[in-house]
Amino acid sequence: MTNLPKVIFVLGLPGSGKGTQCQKIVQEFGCVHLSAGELLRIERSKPGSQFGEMIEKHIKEGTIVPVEVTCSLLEQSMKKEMEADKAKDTFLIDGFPRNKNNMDGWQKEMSHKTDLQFVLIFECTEKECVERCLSRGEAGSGRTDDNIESLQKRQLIRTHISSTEPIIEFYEAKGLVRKVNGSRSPDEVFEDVRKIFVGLKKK
Ligand SMILES: Nc1ncnc2c1ncn2[C@@H]1O[C@H](COP(=O)(O)OP(=O)(O)OP(=O)(O)O)[C@@H](O)[C@H]1O
Ligand SMILES: Nc1ccn([C@@H]2O[C@H](COP(=O)(O)O)[C@@H](O)[C@H]2O)c(=O)n1
Ligand SMILES: [Mg+2]
Repeated sequence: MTNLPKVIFVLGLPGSGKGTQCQKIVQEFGCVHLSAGELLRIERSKPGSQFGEMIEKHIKEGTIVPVEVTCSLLEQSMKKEMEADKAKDTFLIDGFPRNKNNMDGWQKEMSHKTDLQFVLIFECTEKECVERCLSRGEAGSGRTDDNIESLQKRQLIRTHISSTEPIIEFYEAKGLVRKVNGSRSPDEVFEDVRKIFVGLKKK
């Protein structure tokens, strides 16, 4: 048993449903959802942010922002949430760690300050993920990367797989990976997610 804040990494291709499922987890289990991509988008839009331009370039190109920036945004957000409400001790960290630089930075700065529970991965086909991101853009997400140019530039799936696969293997070797089939309706996906989180609460 430890009093450190609990962390669950949530991974999966862009459009695999991480944000959608995290919202459902928050509603039912009261965790705090922190999306690395969303924190970067907020930081990018802050007037006068020294990182704004750099972040926007990475987002448009689909490349990964250096971990010092992302990790510090995650740590600040966790602190803020816990200061506001001590009961908020379980964090869903969505879209992180995305590559070795992310993982090494987290290991160095945050692994000793947090208690990693498991890594939740949504599996979904490339075709479905791209279609979902495009529909999200058409529905007015306002995201500068929900368009075919960015999705192609991002080399979306291939880059994602090649940079994230070693991370998944690392956590798999520790027995921490929980995979869920994300190619079903949101409610069907959540039925499986629920089983995993019920287990967490019983720990
Ligand atoms: N199971 C599902 N079936 C159909 N559509 C879905 C499903 N889950 C999510 N969506 C829709 O697909 C789009 C992408 O979902 P979401 O934003 O949750 O993905 P994400 O993994 O967070 O993506 P990103 O990494 O790009 O932020 C949204 O418009 C969402 O409403
Ligand atoms: N760990 C991360 C996560 C995201 N980014 C950048 O944000 C973009 C959008 O991310 P989503 O998870 O919301 O799809 C992503 O393409 C990256 O440019 C990052 O740098 N590091
Ligand atoms: Mg998301």
